[in-house]
Amino acid sequence: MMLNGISVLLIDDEAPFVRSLSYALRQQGMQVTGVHDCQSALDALPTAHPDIALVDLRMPGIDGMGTMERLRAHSPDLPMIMISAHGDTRMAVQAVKAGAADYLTKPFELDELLHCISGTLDRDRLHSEVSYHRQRAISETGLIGDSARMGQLRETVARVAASSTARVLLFGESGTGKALVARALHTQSSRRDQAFVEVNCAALPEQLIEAELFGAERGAYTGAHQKRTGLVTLADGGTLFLDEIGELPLPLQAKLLHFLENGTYRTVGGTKTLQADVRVVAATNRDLAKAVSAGGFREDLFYRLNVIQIPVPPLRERDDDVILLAEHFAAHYAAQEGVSAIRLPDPVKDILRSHPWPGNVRELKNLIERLTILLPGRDVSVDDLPGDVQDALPVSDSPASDGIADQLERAERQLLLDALNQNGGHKARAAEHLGISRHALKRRLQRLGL
Ligand SMILES: Nc1ncnc2c1ncn2[C@@H]1O[C@H](COP(=O)(O)OP(=O)(O)OP(=O)(O)O)[C@@H](O)[C@H]1O
Repeated sequence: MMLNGISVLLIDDEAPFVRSLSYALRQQGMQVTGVHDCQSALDALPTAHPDIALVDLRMPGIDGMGTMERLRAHSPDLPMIMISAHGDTRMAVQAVKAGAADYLTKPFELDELLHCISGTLDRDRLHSEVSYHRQRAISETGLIGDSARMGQLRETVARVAASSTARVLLFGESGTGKALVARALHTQSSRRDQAFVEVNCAALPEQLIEAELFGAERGAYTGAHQKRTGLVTLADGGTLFLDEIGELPLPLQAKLLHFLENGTYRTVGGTKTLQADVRVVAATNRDLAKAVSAGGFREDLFYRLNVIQIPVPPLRERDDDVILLAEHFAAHYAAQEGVSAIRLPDPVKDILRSHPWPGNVRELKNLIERLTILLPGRDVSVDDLPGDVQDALPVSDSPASDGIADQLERAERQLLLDALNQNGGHKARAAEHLGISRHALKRRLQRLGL
């Protein structure tokens, strides 16, 4: 397990310990947020996006156990390692029983800690997909756009949100904003004060998705080291958003249907029948009716989910929203990176308007993020855009056909930009992805003037 780039939240009331351990972990390429009490840890969650928390057991005020409980309420999937002092082993064992992934006793060697972190994250790797999706749901709200199509969408959302029980099926291409619409349906409904829980049905294998949705008893399957609370339970009173519902394996479709019909379910390995009141909003980028005729999706479930259909239009059908969104993202990423916003001169705007955006808003958002990192505060030129976006240039404006060297350079530029894009602008990860050293990546970026 690579620890490079992992985000660690370290909570310990002893400032020198936090300082020295933060330093040591940063040396290993990790991002560390060090805080001294429970409240600061909770405050740090939305910005630090930790992959793991290291929690000191003995702290004045809210102690390690209390801190773990509160962190769990905010980030149910955040794995935690408890740090205990010599003599506190019993308490540490209690903490593990209460859900901590592991514990270490002070003083410990750095290697021991690294081993412990990588073991925990390895076990948690599959679940992290889900926590990523949850995080995304928390950090993003608000639908931008004033095209006619967006106006209609907003009106529909307002009307449908008024009924807090009717099931909704959102359909539209990938990246069009279905998750945002689902969230808007929740925040505009009477369920707004309860949880909005998002699960990507394509992210996990069948057995884990059942445990993720309905919960699992300790030891119910290999790797179930602790009792898992299901997302359905967490969403009780609120909204459960099932993204990519078309990917839900057939046996689970039957279990979901049972839940939709009766409002009851069982945990994996459990015997009790449990109840939850949730509004289900599902989304798909596949033609579900076709999947039904092909036998990949249950017809009865399709009708149960499909009470109200809301189409989410592709970006290319939203007039000038593309410019509005580009400028919004430019301001957003400039603020996030602490740099000046990129500027989009008219020829670039023309291209943005004519590109068909197969990846929709997500593609545009990633492009603007990447440009902000590469060209902070600068005018973007047509050449800075990836090849497929440049291809949207009206034919009469296209430059004379390139020689092989230019074409190779373009291909290289595209590869580098794609790798950076897929790795959130993180150079070390992009280099690893490309199979070259960080130094080689830097040299290439410089040579291409990126
Ligand atoms: N109208 C919008 N205003 C602002 N941001 C938007 C808008 N639409 C989409 N986004 C952003 O674009 C990204 C993709 O949107 P989202 O995840 O909701 O798409 P999706 O349709 O659910 O995609 P998928 O089908 O791949 O899950 C998100 O970061 C989202 O915040």
